[in-house]
Amino acid sequence: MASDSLARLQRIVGPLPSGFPPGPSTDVAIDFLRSPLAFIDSLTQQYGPTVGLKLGGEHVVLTGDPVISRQVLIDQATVFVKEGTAFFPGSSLAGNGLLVSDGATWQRQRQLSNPAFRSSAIKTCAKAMTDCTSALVNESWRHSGCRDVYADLNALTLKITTQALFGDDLPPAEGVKVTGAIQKAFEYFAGRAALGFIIPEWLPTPDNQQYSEAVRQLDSVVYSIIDSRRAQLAASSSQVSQQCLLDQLLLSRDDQGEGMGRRALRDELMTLLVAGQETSAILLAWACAYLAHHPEQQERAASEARQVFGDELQGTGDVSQAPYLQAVVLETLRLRPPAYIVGRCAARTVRLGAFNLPAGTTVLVSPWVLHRDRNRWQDPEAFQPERWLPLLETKSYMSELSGLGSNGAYVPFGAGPRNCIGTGFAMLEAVLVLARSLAAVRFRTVPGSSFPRADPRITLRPSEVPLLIEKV
Ligand code: HEM
Repeated sequence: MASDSLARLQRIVGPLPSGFPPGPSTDVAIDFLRSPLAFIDSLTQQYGPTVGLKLGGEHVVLTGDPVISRQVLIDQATVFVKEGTAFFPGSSLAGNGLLVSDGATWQRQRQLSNPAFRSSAIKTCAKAMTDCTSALVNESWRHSGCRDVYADLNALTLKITTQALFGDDLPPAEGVKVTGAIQKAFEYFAGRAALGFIIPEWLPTPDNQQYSEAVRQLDSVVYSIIDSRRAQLAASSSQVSQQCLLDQLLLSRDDQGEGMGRRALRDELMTLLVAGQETSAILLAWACAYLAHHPEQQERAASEARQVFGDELQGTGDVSQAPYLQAVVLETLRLRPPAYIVGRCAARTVRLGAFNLPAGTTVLVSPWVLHRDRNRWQDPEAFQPERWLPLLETKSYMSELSGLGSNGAYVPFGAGPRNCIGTGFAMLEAVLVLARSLAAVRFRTVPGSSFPRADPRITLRPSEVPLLIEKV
């Protein structure tokens, strides 16, 4: 974050600013942290879709209003910026990467990163997606039995993301080092995530010190991969076969012909790991849970997977012929959006709908609320992949994921200039992992169990997803 902007954007504390949205008069930080989803639901039921809150002494706005959300994310994106928003816990891990940077730094990094996420580039990751899933179904899911599917999918998406970023030709020792260091850093990151708003990262608590050590180890592995890859690219002829995202980032150039520096590259790689691995595991785990609880829909998805891809799905990057699997993914993202809140900060005093917000106001847009808006969704609490099919007949899923969707209330990947750069990657990965899994197994509920509980932190993760794996 640029220091001039930090000085400019103040937290809004003290008396309630005039023209602020209505909401509870007391500080609700504890209620919010204790049970975010139930609390968000009860707030919006009581005060409407846009609520003024006091969180840890700061006045912030929470909104699930489609029109206001659009204003924040798209129409007034230059006013509602990322700088100054709620402090991002884990900043030493993600550094100044795309997710948290803003202004000229963000713009340049986004421009340099975009080519790596074009659909032609992403298709080259399809093989890693299907190969890693084949390994899961042939090893951990080889026998029928009960598994925590969320844990398995976390390991799977870590493997896929690491291969997509660094290639599948890392020497085995390096691969083990990367995965080990990432797992360790993530463990602390997740553990302290909920407390991150309260205990800053620079306080020398034992937990923070262990976390810093894990990040330091990860840094040393990642820097050594960057350096050796850069040297390899420099030594090879002009025709390099670009296979991994790191190669694409290393070769990308801005308008002045300049590439990313070593630190910026490190920050982007970490950001892609942080932003892309866990969110995808969460999406897939919820999708498996929904399919287990809806056997008819599961059979329909499995039969489409068999028809379109056969049993092996060797490296295909084309999922356009699998509308039902796409619909399962879109519907899961509607009901359980991994990013259930996204934050912005008003860079200046601004009018938002009927309200006036002082400069520095944090605004939290909630996909969780938007995706349940009774005026925009029929039977919003029901899992109905079929609702997407008429739309997918005429449009690609990617067009539905730009903007706020065709009904103006669908933002699982955000919207506007700061939308998710990994949307195409995540969608391809989700469809291919589900298709490859359903070619080999069915997900069944454990007798007597109920639908997995959400354990929302920064993301809307499940606590665990125990399911019976049944070989087909
Ligand atoms: C199901 C999976 C995913 C979900 C639900 C998701 C969701 C989101 C959302 C909502 C945002 C916008 C945040 C905001 O407006 O503040 C975002 C941004 C971002 N995502 Fe994702 N994401 C997913 C997967 C991925 C993957 C696979 C990658 C990369 C490999 C990725 C990389 C990023 C990055 C770098 C940003 C910041 C973009 C920018 O500000 O320029 N995400 N993601």
